[in-house]
Amino acid sequence: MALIIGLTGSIASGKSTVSLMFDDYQIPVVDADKLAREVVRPGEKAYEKIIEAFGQDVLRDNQTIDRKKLGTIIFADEAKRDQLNGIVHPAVREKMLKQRDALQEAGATCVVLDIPLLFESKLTHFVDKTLVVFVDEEVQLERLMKRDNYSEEEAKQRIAAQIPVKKKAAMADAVINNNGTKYQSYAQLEKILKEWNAI
Ligand SMILES: CC(C)(COP(=O)(O)OP(=O)(O)OC[C@H]1O[C@@H](n2cnc3c(N)ncnc32)[C@H](O)[C@@H]1O)[C@@H](O)C(=O)NCCC(=O)NCCS
Ligand SMILES: Nc1ncnc2c1ncn2[C@@H]1O[C@H](COP(=O)(O)OP(=O)(O)OP(=O)(O)O)[C@@H](O)[C@H]1O
Repeated sequence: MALIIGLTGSIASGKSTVSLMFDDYQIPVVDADKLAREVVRPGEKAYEKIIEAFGQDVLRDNQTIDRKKLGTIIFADEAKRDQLNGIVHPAVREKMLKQRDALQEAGATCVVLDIPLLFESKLTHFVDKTLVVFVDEEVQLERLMKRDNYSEEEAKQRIAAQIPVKKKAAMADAVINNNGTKYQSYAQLEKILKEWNAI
């Protein structure tokens, strides 16, 4: 049986940055954010349901979902966020488990599931170990505003839509403190993977 690691954190804490590091150990990563983009492509069931729920206004001229517009709507309104989650999450979960099982069948001894909402959606039973990428809130806010060009208000709204990363760190099997350099995070990851006999 493969070791299944649930990689999580909070928005802009550095999950994608850390998830790239698994490449160096040939450990495959299943990326929930990527799957969430795939399942809302035109023609997919979730795409039709989003239009039914949110209207044609959330479409761009080329008929794809306007992610910025949809984000502005759902991060300002918890009920709308729950509605979108109810449409997108089941499809993401199905794809994620299929990929996890296929990787195991192909002989992977360790598989990472990169799931931003691992704790919020109570999906820890999908994984053997939980790994949280932690940053202080000031660093998180600064990196988020810089990466996505959000105003302070927009960034704070997005941070508030998730369990605070400090709380997630307290629930995790292991934590990477990503306040420092990427290299320092890399060294922490290597130590954890050795402790878990994953490398
Ligand atoms: C609202 C959407 C269209 C915004 O798209 P956008 O391209 O701007 O952001 P992206 O998808 O890259 O998400 C960035 C980050 O936002 C956070 N986030 C996204 N959706 C949510 C949510 N429903 N609740 C809390 N945080 C969220 C995550 O930390 C994620 O890593 C998109 O995030 C979405 O469809 N969200 C619902 C599906 C979802 O929960 N995805 C995240 C994990 S499966
Ligand atoms: N140790 C670090 N030092 C400096 N910048 C960093 C570090 N780690 C990540 N960053 C930067 O911070 C931003 C957020 O990181 P990243 O995109 O990896 O976060 P994430 O948790 O995957 O975000 P999301 O939840 O939105 O998917 C990016 O611009 C990234 O380049």
